[in-house]
Amino acid sequence: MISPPTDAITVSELRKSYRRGSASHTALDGITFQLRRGERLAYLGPNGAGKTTMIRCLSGRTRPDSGSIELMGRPANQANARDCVGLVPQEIALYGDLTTRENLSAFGRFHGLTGKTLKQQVQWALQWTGLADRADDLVNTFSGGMKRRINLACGVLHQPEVLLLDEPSVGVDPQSRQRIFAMLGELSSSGTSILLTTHHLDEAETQCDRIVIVDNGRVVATGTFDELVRQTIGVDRKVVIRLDQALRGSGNEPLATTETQLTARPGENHLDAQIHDVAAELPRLIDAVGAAGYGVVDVDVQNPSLHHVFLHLTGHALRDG
Ligand SMILES: Nc1ncnc2c1ncn2[C@@H]1O[C@H](COP(=O)(O)OP(=O)(O)OP(=O)(O)O)[C@@H](O)[C@H]1O
Repeated sequence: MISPPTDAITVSELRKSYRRGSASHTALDGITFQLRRGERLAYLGPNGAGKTTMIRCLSGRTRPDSGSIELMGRPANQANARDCVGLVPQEIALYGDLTTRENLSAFGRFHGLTGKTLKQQVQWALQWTGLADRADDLVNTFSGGMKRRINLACGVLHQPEVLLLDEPSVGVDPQSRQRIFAMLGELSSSGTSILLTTHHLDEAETQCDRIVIVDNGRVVATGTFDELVRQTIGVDRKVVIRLDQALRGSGNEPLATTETQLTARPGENHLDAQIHDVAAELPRLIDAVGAAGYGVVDVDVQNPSLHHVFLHLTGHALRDG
C-alpha cells in the first residue's frame, strides 16, 4: 500500500530572478521549506522579500528558474498536479456588479463545479463567510472586510486540500482580520493544509502552527514560535525592576548577594536582569533588592516576541504596518 505524503508542499532550492533593465534581481534565492499536512504555515517576511513570487510559483502563475515543487507528493509540473490547490490572491478579484451568490456561483463554475454540488458549495460559502443575509446584494456595496471574505470563499469553493493565501488580511480592520482567521481555523480543523504569506508578526505568531521567516529571497529560519525563540534569543527573560530611588555607589554593589546577571548603573532608577528561571530567581532578586534598602515600584518581565526573533536573525526590524 502506498502511504500518503507527509508534506502537502515540498519546495526545494527554488530560484527566481527578474530582469530589471540590464540588471537581474533575485526574488527567490534557493528557497527550501515544507508545508506539512494539516498545518497552518506562515511565510513571513518584509515587503519585497519574495512572498508573492513564491505564491505565484506554487500556483503555477510564474515559472521558477530552477528548483522543484511537489504538491501532495506529486511534482508540480505533472498534469493536474495543481488540482489539489486553492489560491486566494492578494488583490480582491470579484465582480462588483454581481451579487455575493452570483460571484460565488461564477467562481464555483471556474473550478468546475456544476448542478447540485455547485449549489451546495455556494450555500456552504454563504454560511462560512457569515454573509448569508447579504447573498443577493451587489458586492460593490460591501466593506473591504466583507469583500475579502468572499474573495477567500471563491478560492476554496472546490474544497482544495492545500490552500495558498497571499496576505489574506491586508487592508482590513482588526475585527475583520479576526473573522478571516476564524474562517481559516475552521478549514484547518477540517484538514486543509494552509500556507499564508504575511508581514504581520502577530499573525504569524498567534494564528499559525509554524513559521518560515524569509528576508531578501532567502529562508533565515523555520520553526514553531517556541523553537524560533530557543534558536535565537534563548530562553532567558529580560526583567526590568523599577526602584523607588536612584542606585547608589557602583550600581549593583548593594546587590552583590544575588546570583542573577544584572545591569545596574548608579544614578538610574532601574535594574535590568537576565533571568533563566523567572519563578525561582525573581523572588530571590526582589528580596535582595529590599535587603539592600531599595523599594520595588514595578517589575516588567519581557516576553520574547517574533519581533525580537526577526531582529536577532536579520539585524533589522520588520516593519509591521
Ligand atoms: N514582475 C516583476 N518584474 C521585476 N521585478 C519583480 C517582479 N515581481 C516582483 N519583482 C521584485 O521581486 C522582489 C520580490 O517581490 P515580491 O512581490 O515577490 O515580494 P513580496 O514579499 O510579496 O513583497 P510585497 O509584500 O511588497 O508584495 C521585489 O524586489 C520586487 O520588486
